[in-house]
Amino acid sequence: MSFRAVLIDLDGTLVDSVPDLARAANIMRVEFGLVPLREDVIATFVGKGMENLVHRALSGSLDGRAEQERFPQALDVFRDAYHEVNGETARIFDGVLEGLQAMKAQGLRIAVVTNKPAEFTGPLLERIGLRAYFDAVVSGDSVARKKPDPDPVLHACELLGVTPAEAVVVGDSMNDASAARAAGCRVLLVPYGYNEGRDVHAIESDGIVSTLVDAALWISQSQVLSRTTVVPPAPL
Ligand SMILES: O=C(O)COP(=O)(O)O
Ligand SMILES: [Mg+2]
Repeated sequence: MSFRAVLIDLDGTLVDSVPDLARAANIMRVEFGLVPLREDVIATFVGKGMENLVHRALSGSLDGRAEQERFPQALDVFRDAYHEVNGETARIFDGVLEGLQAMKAQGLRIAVVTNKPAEFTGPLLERIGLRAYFDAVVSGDSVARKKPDPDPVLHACELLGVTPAEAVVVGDSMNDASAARAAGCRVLLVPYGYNEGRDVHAIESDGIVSTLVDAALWISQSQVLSRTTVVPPAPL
């Protein structure tokens, strides 16, 4: 089997977006009379989409839920604040540009598959200068269910015209790994992202890659292996 596509997570894999997310979450907390939370605490709240981030940031805990009557207003405040700051202090992780270039050079098609809502994904990719690398973008509200459900991964495969077996997911969390596995894709994880405060080494995957450069290398080496192991000996 040779790979034809890479499906890459956004927050925590391509971009360190926590400084902006934390600013928006803290603007919301202050509006509700709460003290701001540390960035590293808010980092653990990222991964299951905007609504979950707002629930977690307002309650101050990973499993917490905002009070029902407060939630719609909190979501509005967060959304407005994040529109203001999205992309302002976010930065591209080391190795991302080189990794994307190496993937392109291998002829791979590349998609972003993120739980971030589309209203923020497009502007962030544009502002940070990454949009041109991608053949498709699937956001948290592009399909009915987000990662860890397989839907966004399957949708990205469809948009790129590849089968799940021809695609490698690269992400930073169990949401990426579970979505990839449920869709039937291989999955590589980076150790520098968020993963809701847990160690990525504890998640079942096809490998931990230190950067996207290593992900590109893993894919090119797998192609060589598949060619050398699959090609039958020439007839006599
Ligand atoms: O919006 C989130 O919760 C995180 O998005 P991600 O899927 O790009 O990590
Ligand atoms: Mg992520």
